[in-house]
Amino acid sequence: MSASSSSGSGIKRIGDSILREIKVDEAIGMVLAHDLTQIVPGSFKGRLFRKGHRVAAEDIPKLKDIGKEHLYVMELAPGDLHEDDAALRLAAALLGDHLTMGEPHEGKVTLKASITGLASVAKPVVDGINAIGDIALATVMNDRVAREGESIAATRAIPLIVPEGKVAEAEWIAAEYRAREGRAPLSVRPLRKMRAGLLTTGTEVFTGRIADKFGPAVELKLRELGSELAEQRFAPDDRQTIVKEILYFLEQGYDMILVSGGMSVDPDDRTPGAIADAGCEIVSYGTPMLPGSMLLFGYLRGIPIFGLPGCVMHDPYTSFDVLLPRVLAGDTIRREEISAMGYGGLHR
Ligand SMILES: Nc1nc2c(c(=O)[nH]1)N[C@H]1C(S)=C(S)[C@@H](COP(=O)(O)OP(=O)(O)OC[C@H]3O[C@@H](n4cnc5c(N)ncnc54)[C@H](O)[C@@H]3O)O[C@H]1N2
Ligand code: MOO
Repeated sequence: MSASSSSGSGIKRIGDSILREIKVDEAIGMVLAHDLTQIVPGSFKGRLFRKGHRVAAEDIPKLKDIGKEHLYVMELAPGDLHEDDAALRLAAALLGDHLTMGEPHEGKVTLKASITGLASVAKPVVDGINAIGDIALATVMNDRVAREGESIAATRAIPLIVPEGKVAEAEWIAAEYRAREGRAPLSVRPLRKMRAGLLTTGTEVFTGRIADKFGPAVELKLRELGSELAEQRFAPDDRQTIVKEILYFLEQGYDMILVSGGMSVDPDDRTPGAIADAGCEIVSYGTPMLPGSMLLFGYLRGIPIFGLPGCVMHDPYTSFDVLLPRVLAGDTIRREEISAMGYGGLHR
């Protein structure tokens, strides 16, 4: 459906700007004031005509096919912004490290990660900007992994003409955040390349009764984030042996120690006790996330250590997949943060 003037006069005033409606049949030679979108469910959604396109006779049937009976001629007053310019200015105000800003498209500008890292999103800035009205900012959640090339945010003007004051207010919110925090409201944080030691516990695996599935799963999760499984060792469900092997990894100087299996409630589940015996400062045993509620996280002489429950080898996204990228980004994880991860923490 085409946007129609409420006045019936074919003229819509927005502040001092004017949108004048022209019948499509009389529009040959006119320049389009904004991108025009076609949607064919299941096959196409995108720009059929670009802003600035000069309407030709052969365009008329296509315009009618997408529901246009009228087109706007825009007379922009000083102090008003075209939707594309509003979206561009908003995006530029937010842009931080490792993000690229795309061209405006139908009044929208997308910010994409130029590396694989952690999306850093200042929620108060997002909320503040969206409270202004007429301009919209949609982002991914803070601390979510962003793959290279993935969109992490998009800005959009809601009306075709936006009072510049609204964009200026958004720019002020973003600038104030930059000044206070010393960083942009939106950025991607790089991940360190870490070398991890994995101790796989379980007498059934150690004795060869069953094949190990933890090694390949953890290796993949590390590799996908640019890190490395440097060494995997095996131990039976014996507390002393597990302690000894953890201390061996510590001596090797790995950046991270992972211990798999034996994390739950059975008498043979020795891993949490062994991690404690090794001298680990336990930040949290148990996380309010599923899968992965039985995960343990702590530090052993400053080295991050994870106790990984069985689900980590089985499920693609667990509490480990939430916490691992944080560790790779160099964050020190505190107990209060983990206890606050239950809201939105049901990942299945
Ligand atoms: N009554 C309760 N039952 C369970 C609880 C609970 O709180 N109360 N927690 C559940 C959760 S959550 C998880 S996760 C699982 C697994 O916990 P564990 O880490 O203790 O896993 P294991 O008991 O060591 O093994 C479970 C299962 O996986 C196989 N396994 C273990 N390691 C390997 C390996 N490296 N390669 C292949 N397969 C492996 C093991 O043989 C068992 O079949 O507990 C829930 N239950
Ligand atoms: O640690 Mo368990 O899923 O919560 O898999």
